[in-house]
Amino acid sequence: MYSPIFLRRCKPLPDLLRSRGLLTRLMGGGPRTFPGGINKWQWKRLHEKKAREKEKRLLEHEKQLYQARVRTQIRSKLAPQPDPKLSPESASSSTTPSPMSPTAHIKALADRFMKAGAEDLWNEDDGPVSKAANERPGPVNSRNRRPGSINSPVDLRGLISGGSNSIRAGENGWKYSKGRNFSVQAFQGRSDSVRPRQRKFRRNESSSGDDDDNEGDTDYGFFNDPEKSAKKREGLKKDSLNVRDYMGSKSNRGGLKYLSNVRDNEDDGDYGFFNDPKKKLEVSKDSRDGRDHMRSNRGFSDRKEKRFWRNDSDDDDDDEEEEGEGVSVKEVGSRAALGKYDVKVTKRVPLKDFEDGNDIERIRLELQKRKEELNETYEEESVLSEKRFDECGISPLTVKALTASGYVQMTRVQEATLSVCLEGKDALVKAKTGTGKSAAFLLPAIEAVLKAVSSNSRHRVPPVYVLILCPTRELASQIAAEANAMLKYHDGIGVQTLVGGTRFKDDQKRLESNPCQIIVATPGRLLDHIENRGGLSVHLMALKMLILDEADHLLHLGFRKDVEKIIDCLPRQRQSLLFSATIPKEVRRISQLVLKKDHMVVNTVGLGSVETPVKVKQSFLVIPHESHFQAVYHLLKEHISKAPDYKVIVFCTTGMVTSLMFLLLREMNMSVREMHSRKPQLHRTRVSDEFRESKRLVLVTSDVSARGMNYPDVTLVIQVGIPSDREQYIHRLGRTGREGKDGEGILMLAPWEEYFLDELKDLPLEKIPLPLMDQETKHKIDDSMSKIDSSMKEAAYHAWLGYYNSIREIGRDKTSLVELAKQFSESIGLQKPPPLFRKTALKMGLKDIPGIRIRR
Ligand SMILES: Nc1ncnc2c1ncn2[C@@H]1O[C@H](COP(=O)(O)OP(=O)(O)OP(=O)(O)O)[C@@H](O)[C@H]1O
Repeated sequence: MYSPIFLRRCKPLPDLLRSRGLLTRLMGGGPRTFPGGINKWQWKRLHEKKAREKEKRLLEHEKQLYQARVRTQIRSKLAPQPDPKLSPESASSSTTPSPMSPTAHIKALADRFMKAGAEDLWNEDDGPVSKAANERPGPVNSRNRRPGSINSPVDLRGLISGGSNSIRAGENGWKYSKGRNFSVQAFQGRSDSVRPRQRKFRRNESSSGDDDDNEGDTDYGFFNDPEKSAKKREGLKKDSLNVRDYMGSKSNRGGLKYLSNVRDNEDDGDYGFFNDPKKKLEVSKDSRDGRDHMRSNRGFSDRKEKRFWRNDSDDDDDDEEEEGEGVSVKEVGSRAALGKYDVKVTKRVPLKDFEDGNDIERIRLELQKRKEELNETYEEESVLSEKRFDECGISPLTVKALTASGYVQMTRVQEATLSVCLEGKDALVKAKTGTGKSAAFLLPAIEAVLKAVSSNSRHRVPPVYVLILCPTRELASQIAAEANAMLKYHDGIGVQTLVGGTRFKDDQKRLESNPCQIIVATPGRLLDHIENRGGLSVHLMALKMLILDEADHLLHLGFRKDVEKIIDCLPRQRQSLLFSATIPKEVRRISQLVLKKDHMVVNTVGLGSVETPVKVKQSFLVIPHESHFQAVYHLLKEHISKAPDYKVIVFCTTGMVTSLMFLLLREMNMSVREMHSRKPQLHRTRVSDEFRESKRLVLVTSDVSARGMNYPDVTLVIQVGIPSDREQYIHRLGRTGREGKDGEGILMLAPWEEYFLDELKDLPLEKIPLPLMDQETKHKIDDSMSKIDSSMKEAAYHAWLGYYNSIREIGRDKTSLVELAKQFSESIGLQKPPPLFRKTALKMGLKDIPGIRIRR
């Protein structure tokens, strides 16, 4: 072991140790390589790839089952009606429920997708619906449930009635909510509550190591392998027991209440729902409208009959049927069997009517309809909870500071996360934009520091206890400012930011002269400090808590490598918290590398609720590129005339296009500021502060302002051109309608960009008609554009081309993209598209594309 004195004297030692893999071990980490010499991230990706392949296989299998079902339906239509003169025995078989009608089938699928926790089954973010088309059709069934659905056997509709119990209160848009509609789910690894016979599978399962967790999301290969199948079913059951229902009921009011006894749930089997007499009532009601296949066990009491219907049974299946109470849903799933309708003599009917994709469309519509029904319930969704900060066991000095800042009541996300975080659990938290996530992670962070400080442990260097990572410099400053406000009455606890755009040496001086316990940093600069002998690694050795704000962004492409490296240098014995308003599935998977296995998932975006603030009016406008500048001007003028205290953000695709838009609007005498990554940090900070404080101002910006920035009372957000993805659209839009207030968002697309609307089809966007733009304004715009320096326009052209060329989903071949870029260049007044450097053209894959000019 290395003595602390030795470590202090030897400054570059951490790098030396790290290079030999010793630092990680000193900090509690294990080996950093995996079989084959790959690192853990590569290892993880390898397994992700395997899981994807498995998923593909399963989908294929499900497709086959679906087709089998369709054939069954066709045969059932063609089958002869039961003869009343038949013997009683044969007559009884005629009471066996008939196979589902296509409509019932669609309803069943929609039901399945609307189950709590089933968002993983068919998330709109997860890609084209054709995937969902391959879902194994049929009712909910412990066998055909995909793992994503396992977490919530709870019937959503039953829960909502309690969850919508909200009342209006307070000013400026905040409302109190009595009901809760957020969910807290635990990922607790193995449950002890399995029966001995089932344990044999569990042992196998655990032997496969870490990757099992991942399989929970993606391994659907169990249809092919009986043993795996049994294992998987067991896993499903186990996981379903871990759900902690946190949806609002009257008994939940005034405090968090989990269904803490997991075994209680177990008694219900996978479907606690069926044991509730009220729900049983619903069962019979539903069965009248054709959904009996989901909920009724009518016709399945006879063992013989079961066998008759099943074609894929095995012994284990029988065991599970006996375990279940009330309904046996499994047999229903086996209706893919042909049963008595398997009369091969019957002429087959063409399948095209069933397979032309109409079914998918109908499923989508049904799903949409139900979501809308749910949204109506959530309409009165509130941001504030009833709980006050002084009731939640945090330091009185923090409460005092919060009160001084005007925070008395907690927001729902704060209420939902605080107890989880104070318990020391890792958590993945999703809550809508502007709902107070920053305070939700800062409060436990401060508590962690207070606890660590009071533990009196001696450190040879001032320790950093909390590290907060976020994607932009302005956001880091904003979080640090909020933390400082909360620490107002805590003497001796400091916060520092480490962000790019400042001198590295200055950072070091600050760290030395003002030791701090909390660091808020952007990944690049933090990594510089860790890698460039900044000595920060040693300070981080005592780290207690890691927080990733905008976690999905930080774990996505641009940042991921840096974040991985940073995490590798942190002690493993820490609490990790991930926060964002959007958590796509792939991020959820990768998040498991940061989070412990038994982490909690807190989601305050009500199930079935839209991911955007309900009070923000969203619309889109389709207009050719050449009119975009004029249309923006027009929309701004119109908005200003309606909202005298306007505060507008205009998002552009890139920094240079932002600059161009800014210059143009300035030429048109608008009160406007610009903000993007090409501006010096001093300018960015000044503009950010100014915009935060002001009214009657337009901020033209790139995505540097898209996430986390809290500019109060923004009245309108305009997005010009497609955002990089759906998540970015949500975050940009989220700059308005914060804290439950009203807001408005307009997305402006060129006709060929309309495809992007598909990504947003579950959001309430309305099309607005083309504005009536007069010739006089057009001349003014052209005139102003002609005054802008052509070097700026050339840079904007290059940036435009680079941006759209980088979006893979764009579905355009390079030649037509270059043609569109040409149109853009004309719209900004360039005679011809400016040339590209050969190297750039090569890098962009555009070198030999017609229309691309290469610089000599
Ligand atoms: N308990 C509270 N009471 C009153 N105001 C609050 C409370 N919590 C947060 N706020 C205010 O709500 C606003 C939004 O908070 P915050 O910036 O943390 O939202 P967010 O959820 O992190 O948004 P984003 O997803 O955009 O990052 C801020 O102005 C903050 O001061």
